[in-house]
Amino acid sequence: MKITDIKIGKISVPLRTPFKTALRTVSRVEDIIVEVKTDTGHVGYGEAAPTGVITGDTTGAIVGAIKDHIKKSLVGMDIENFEEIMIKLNRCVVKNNSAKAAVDIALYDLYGQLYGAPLYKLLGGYRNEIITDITISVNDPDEMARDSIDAINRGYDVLKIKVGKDATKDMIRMKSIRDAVGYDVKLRIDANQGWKPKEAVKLLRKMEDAGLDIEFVEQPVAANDIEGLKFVTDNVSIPVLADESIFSPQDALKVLQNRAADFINIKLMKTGGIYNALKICSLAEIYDVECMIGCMLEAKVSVNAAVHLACAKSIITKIDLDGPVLCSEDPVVGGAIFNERKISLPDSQGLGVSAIKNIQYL
Ligand SMILES: C[C@H](N)C(=O)N[C@H](CCC(=O)O)C(=O)O
Ligand SMILES: [Mg+2]
Repeated sequence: MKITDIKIGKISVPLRTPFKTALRTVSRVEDIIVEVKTDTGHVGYGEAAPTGVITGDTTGAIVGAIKDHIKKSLVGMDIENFEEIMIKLNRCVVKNNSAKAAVDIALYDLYGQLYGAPLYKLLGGYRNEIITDITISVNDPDEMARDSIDAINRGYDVLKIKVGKDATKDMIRMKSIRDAVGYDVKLRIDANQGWKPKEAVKLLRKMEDAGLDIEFVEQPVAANDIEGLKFVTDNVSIPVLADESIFSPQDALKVLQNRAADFINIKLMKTGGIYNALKICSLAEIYDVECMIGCMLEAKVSVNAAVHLACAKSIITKIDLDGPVLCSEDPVVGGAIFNERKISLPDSQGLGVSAIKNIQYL
């Protein structure tokens, strides 16, 4: 099964409501799609999310990296030589992790097709169903409380609340959400780097004292402030999850060695795909640190790949794969079945995607 071409396109999928974090506001998923073609007629599908404020990867940069570097390096290679392909993909250009993720996902899709098995089974096959949380955008406290009730009415029992825009208001936000939803619902919070270390400790202690029962806090401080992250981890009881601080396996090792966080959030757009995500899983296993699998604002092609990884690995115990359920349409035929919080995998080969609707080829 030799790679003959890599085609690039775009999809534009509307969100049910605008997605708002401390870093950005978005109303559509505008992602890059790749189709890796082979001489046997098999096609591998992948997706990249241009999340410039987090990864530095813009639409133009993703397209350029694939056209100018990745495609030239991979065309002609045989999927049977998978390790060699992965080494080439990771070395042909530095950084550009979202572009690499899109192609890595498509290549793993082909790998599964080559051996006639669903990818999650080839990677470990731990389970075939997972439960995701859903994200509540950062807004005024009353609106967030209403959105939380709506999410519960859709069947969600774990809410990931976006905070980090203003510490004083964040306390009011969390109080009004906890008052509205009661104590049967798990609340995790994501500050998306919005606080300073001392401010984070002060606020999180207040949340502890107020009995808000926060499951964990995600990325309280700036991505590159590992000392600040450790300061928060060491000084509050609420567990801390590192997101933007960890892209590569090397980043993960640094956080693990310094005990700078309690958990790791793995996202394929940060790691450059499944190949490096598996290395982070192995490191986390060695340090006995559980992982969350997350996503950017992504449609079902790349989130489907993350579902396969999550179903393969037992070290992934927390799931934030709500990209597709935040969208009002699903452009993907096949792949994981999203029934609100319940995500299940059919036994189709590879990643199981048979087509993607409304691709605008570039
Ligand atoms: C969509 C997912 N639940 C999420 O919240 N991801 C964010 C980043 C999303 C983005 O800005 O595209 C995160 O975990 O920080
Ligand atoms: Mg996050």
